[in-house]
Amino acid sequence: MSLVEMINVSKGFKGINIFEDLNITFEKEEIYGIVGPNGSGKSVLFKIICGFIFPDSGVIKINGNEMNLKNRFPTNFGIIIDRPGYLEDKSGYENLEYLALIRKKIGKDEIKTAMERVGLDPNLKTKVKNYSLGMKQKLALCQAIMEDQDVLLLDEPFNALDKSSVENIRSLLLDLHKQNKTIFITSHNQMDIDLLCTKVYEIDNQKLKLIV
Ligand SMILES: Nc1ncnc2c1ncn2[C@@H]1O[C@H](COP(=O)(O)OP(=O)(O)OP(=O)(O)O)[C@@H](O)[C@H]1O
Repeated sequence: MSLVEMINVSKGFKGINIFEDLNITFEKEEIYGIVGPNGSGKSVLFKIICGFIFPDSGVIKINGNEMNLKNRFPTNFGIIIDRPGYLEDKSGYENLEYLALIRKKIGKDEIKTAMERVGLDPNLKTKVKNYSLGMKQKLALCQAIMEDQDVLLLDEPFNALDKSSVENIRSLLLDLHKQNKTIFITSHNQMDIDLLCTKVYEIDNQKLKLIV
């Protein structure tokens, strides 16, 4: 069964179409790259897939189940879209601990392990308001992966990361792919796309065109 099916999906804002009659399926266990110019609709696509916004028309199915108001947010998705809201006066660890309470799936050890995997020190007491941009990006990555999510929707996951952090996160994503995760990434860096993605779609004329 396909992971994501988008059937005749259209979405626009204020009369401007972003997607028109999009028909596409995404399968499990791929690393999908979504590319396209600024404003072409990459983030909007991710927001539709994870139920943050609804299309104007069309149907989205996740693992065969149609999304609707009652069945909206797919479980087991790890997501980075826009900058997540944090409790600015708490440390990174405290923020993740708070987020982990929502699903109660993981405890302290898993949070600490995930922080180390993305290159954050779990014992660091620095408040998130004093984090650098790169540290905030690692925190966002951490919340996306820490519950062993099956599907990752990562909008610009390499933003603000230094060279060695980029390499670390690339190898983390390749490891997760080996563990049968499905990953969607957007990036304006062609090297990230070339090194990681098993399939690449470009947003072209309100549709997705397979280019690799
Ligand atoms: N909530 C909204 N209200 C109005 N317009 C929106 C909204 N969300 C997105 N848009 C518009 O939809 C278009 C696509 O936006 P989106 O953020 O998906 O682009 P993108 O491809 O991710 O761009 P970038 O490469 O700059 O990140 C843009 O023109 C944007 O202004």
